[in-house]
Amino acid sequence: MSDEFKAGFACFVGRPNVGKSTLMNALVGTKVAITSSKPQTTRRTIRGIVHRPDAQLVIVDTPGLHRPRTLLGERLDSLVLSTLSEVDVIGFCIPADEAIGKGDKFIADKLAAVKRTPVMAIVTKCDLVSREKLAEQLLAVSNLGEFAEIIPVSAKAGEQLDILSDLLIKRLPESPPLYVGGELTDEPEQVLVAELIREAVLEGVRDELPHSIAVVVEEMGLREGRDDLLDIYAFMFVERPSQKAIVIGRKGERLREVGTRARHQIEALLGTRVYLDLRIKVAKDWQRDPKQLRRLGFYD
Ligand SMILES: Nc1nc2c(ncn2[C@@H]2O[C@H](COP(=O)(O)OP(=O)(O)OP(=O)(O)O)[C@@H](O)[C@H]2O)c(=O)[nH]1
Repeated sequence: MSDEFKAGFACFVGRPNVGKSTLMNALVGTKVAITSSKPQTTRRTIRGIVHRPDAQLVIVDTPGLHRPRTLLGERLDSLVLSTLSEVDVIGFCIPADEAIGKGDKFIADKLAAVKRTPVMAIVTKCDLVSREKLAEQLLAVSNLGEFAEIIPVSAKAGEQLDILSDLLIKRLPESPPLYVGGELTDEPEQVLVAELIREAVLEGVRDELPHSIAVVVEEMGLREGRDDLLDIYAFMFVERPSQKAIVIGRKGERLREVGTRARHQIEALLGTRVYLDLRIKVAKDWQRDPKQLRRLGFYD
């Protein structure tokens, strides 16, 4: 190993839906964080790792930083802020196709308070705008705060991703690799599986449901006597019986579809056949109840 090997942590922040998860997936090259067209689907700090001959970049994905409204919201924000002070570089994601608004300013203010960590502004979704619009957005971003770099990228079109990796890696300290064995993520498989199930649920439901759904994998293991079939027992939590009805659908149709979609995703991730037992439970107002939050994995 040469002396100059670099390794460290980067973290992407930004309003919900600005493309953080998609960008991380594109950099890592494998689907490790879930993405969805609905805001606020990422609740955990999932790490993806970019392995290069000269460096190892560990990317911490965060929930969209936003003004807290519920207890869950507050906890998400404290998670984000504690993450920020522990990383080597922060990527502040701002979409190219939306005017800079209050939400971005709110985050820029928070970032200005994180003194020690360099902040790079990443203008995402460049494929959606013309060159002129992009130039205007870059200028607007430069007026938003003091940034170590401002870089436009498109995760979808694969534009400027290598340059972004280079710039992020430049900010990492010299260090031996932090993860060995070539794994792309250090999230336990059960958490990834639960996230894939939640993604499948979110595909078909109304806009107000995302915040009300949590998924927990209770048990996961190879079926006895088989090395090609994985049994997964999972619970999906909703807040109210009416939401349960929406998720189940007419004659259970939606739930069946969700199960099939999730199963395919899990099979693709783990490379094995999967039997998925997915049940729904109503956990009344779990977002506002500290005990329930802890049970679902959201700690203080
Ligand atoms: N055209 C285009 N769309 C993109 C690009 N990156 C992300 N998107 C879309 O933007 C939406 C949001 O992307 P996500 O990656 O889930 O956003 P996020 O910031 O992680 O969202 P939260 O998890 O809610 O914080 C999805 O519909 C993506 O397909 C891009 O480079 N180009």
